[in-house]
Amino acid sequence: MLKAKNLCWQQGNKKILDNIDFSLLKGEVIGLVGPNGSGKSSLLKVLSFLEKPTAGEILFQNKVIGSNISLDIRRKIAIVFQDPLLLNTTVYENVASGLKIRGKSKKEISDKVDRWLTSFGIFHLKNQKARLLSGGESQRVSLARAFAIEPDVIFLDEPFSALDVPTKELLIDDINKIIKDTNTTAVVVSHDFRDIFRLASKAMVLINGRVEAVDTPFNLINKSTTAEVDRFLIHWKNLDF
Ligand SMILES: Nc1ncnc2c1ncn2[C@@H]1O[C@H](COP(=O)(O)OP(=O)(O)OP(=O)(O)O)[C@@H](O)[C@H]1O
Repeated sequence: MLKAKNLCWQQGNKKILDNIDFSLLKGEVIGLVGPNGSGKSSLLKVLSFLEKPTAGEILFQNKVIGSNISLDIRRKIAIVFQDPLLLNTTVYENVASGLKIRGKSKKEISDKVDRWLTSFGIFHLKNQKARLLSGGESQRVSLARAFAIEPDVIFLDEPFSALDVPTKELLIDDINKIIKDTNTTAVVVSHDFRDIFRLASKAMVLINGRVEAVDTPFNLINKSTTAEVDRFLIHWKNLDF
């Protein structure tokens, strides 16, 4: 689905992403972890074509993506950030917005919005003003908006980090079910390795802009890799999963 070869991203003299090889299969969920400033958000931005790589190549659905990214490709990708970034209108209009841009019919928009509001457990908030929602409800709207366009790849950049633990736990349960039911292809960034354990089949450890390890979350916790990776994961290695 999505592949990157020798991907580099530099800003001024600073090498932020350094020779990254990345591969995401259809229906796969990859967790991206690493210390603060290791380049996780930057990698999502480059992989989702929000930033252009300074070197290397990205292939999307087996086609090399050049510097002119078509609207058609951009529209196959959705991103959810830590901050839900909702429009100052109703929940319905927020979830409908991506479908409207894509020229879907009124009936299709209405059916899809209802379906995704239901999946995310927020149908009762349909006519509520988005600015009156709690943090957890807002993030559910943001996720419903992203899933409603049925993207080929969805990038989740720390979507849970502003939520309290019970709110986050319930949301992860729902996302897990939705991802499995819809065979969603996703990359998820989280500071909490337990989130990665629950959501992803594979995890990638980024340190100083380099991929230091790729394995199942189970193996990363239970096996030793490099000293740097082990040091980063030590806290999680001492917990019971
Ligand atoms: N547009 C930019 N220009 C210059 N430097 C940048 C830019 N974007 C990111 N950086 C730098 O690149 C490095 C990686 O940042 P990035 O936000 O990708 O890390 P991260 O792993 O997502 O961090 P965190 O876990 O704290 O969110 C940081 O040192 C950051 O300051």
